[in-house]
Amino acid sequence: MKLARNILLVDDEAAWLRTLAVTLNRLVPEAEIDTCIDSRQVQNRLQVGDYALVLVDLTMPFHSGEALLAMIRSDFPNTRVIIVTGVNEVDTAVRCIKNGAYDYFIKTDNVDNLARTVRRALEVVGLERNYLNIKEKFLSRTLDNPQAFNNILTCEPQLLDQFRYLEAVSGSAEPLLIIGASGTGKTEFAKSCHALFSPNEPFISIHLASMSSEIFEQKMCGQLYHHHNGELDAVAGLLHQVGSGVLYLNDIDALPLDAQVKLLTLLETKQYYPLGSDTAYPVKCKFVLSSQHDLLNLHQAGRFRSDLLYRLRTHKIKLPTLAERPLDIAMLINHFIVLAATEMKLPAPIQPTDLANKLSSYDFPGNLHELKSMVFDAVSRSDGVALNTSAFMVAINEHKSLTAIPQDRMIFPKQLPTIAQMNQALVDEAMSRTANNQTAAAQILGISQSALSRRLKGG
Ligand SMILES: Nc1ncnc2c1ncn2[C@@H]1O[C@H](COP(=O)(O)OP(=O)(O)OP(=O)(O)O)[C@@H](O)[C@H]1O
Repeated sequence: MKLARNILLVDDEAAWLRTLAVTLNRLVPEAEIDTCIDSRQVQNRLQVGDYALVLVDLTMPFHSGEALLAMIRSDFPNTRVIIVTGVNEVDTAVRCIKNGAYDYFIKTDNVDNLARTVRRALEVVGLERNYLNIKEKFLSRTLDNPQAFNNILTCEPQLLDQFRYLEAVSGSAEPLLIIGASGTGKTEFAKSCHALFSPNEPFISIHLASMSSEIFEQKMCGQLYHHHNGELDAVAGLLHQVGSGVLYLNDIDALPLDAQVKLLTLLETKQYYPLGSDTAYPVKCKFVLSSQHDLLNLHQAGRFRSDLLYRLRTHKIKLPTLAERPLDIAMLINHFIVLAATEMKLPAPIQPTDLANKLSSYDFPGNLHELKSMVFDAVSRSDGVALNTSAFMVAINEHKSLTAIPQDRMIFPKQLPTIAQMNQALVDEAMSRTANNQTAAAQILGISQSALSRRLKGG
């Protein structure tokens, strides 16, 4: 389900209806606005158009706004109503609120207030609809669009659950946050989200690491250049290019704080102004964001804004490392063998049966990037029959020697002991190892027996 956007304006005064439509088009450009001048047609219009919001005048011939409110609340419970009223009808408007209207608006009020209320109402309807949709989809165990996950091979139950979750939330207008170390498949999940959300619209990916706030704004919103001769040049931003597609923002954790404010504003207002222009354009795309780190930790370290953090927590997928999905290793090796052999135009070598098992203790710091390049390297070195495993063995052995704790290295507790405590512990250990033989213990400790004896007496 996409953004809740459709609004029906109902009023018997044609001039007012036109003004209101123009004003809302300008202030809430993401909305799609229709008008209805005859209160008798409202029910039919609601049956054929999926309206999220209806703005009704209170006093009209045939059906009053109050009567329409009652009809809409009972027949179209997922549609919200805002009452539009004259100053002398405020009492009735308040009664309408008690009867389920979302809000009321006095015709002489500031239109900015109306725009804010309309946008909030659209958001509420969108969230309600998404919630119902997500609940329904997540509770069914099957996938509606398994082909959207064709590029993600897995038999790990935790990832299969993430497929169902992604399918359930992919239609939501809220951003999707994907957290995982490098090479855990974040980009593949973002592409699957695109395949589910808007396969015929663009997918655009951009890296945000260390991008200044100015560059971020320019890249996202584009820029209008005013020349001295009055001519204009426009450079389209990503929000324009992506349209209703998916904009994948990589490494949101590395976006500087001042650029984070700009992103938050885009997510909240759902509109943007190209640099050098004062015309607002609607943000229609779905945002998918990736982070290699937990954003709460970054926030605690003062590197991530709390308001953006809360905004991004609505839909979140956390991807496991490759070491946490041992069931997939053999299948992924075969998959990458086929990819490598096709790319290098070589016969596909066969994976040795014990390879995946040997790799199960390796922790793949580079995750799938690493496994993929190992397999590509191995295929290029293979004889066309069996996969050359030397690259894997080198990695496993290097890893062992890096992670092995040298035999003679001391390991200290987190809180270091004092010198006195260390001395005491050494003496106790030497006495224990020598069954309280002071001569032998002194020898181990490299001190004289009398010095040891003094220490034992606490001297
Ligand atoms: N489950 C999977 N099945 C098959 N190939 C996969 C799978 N997951 C990822 N890959 C492949 O592994 C490589 C790394 O995946 P991807 O680029 O999605 O990781 P990432 O988390 O986005 O990495 P980075 O943080 O570096 O951007 C890609 O070549 C991708 O096609």
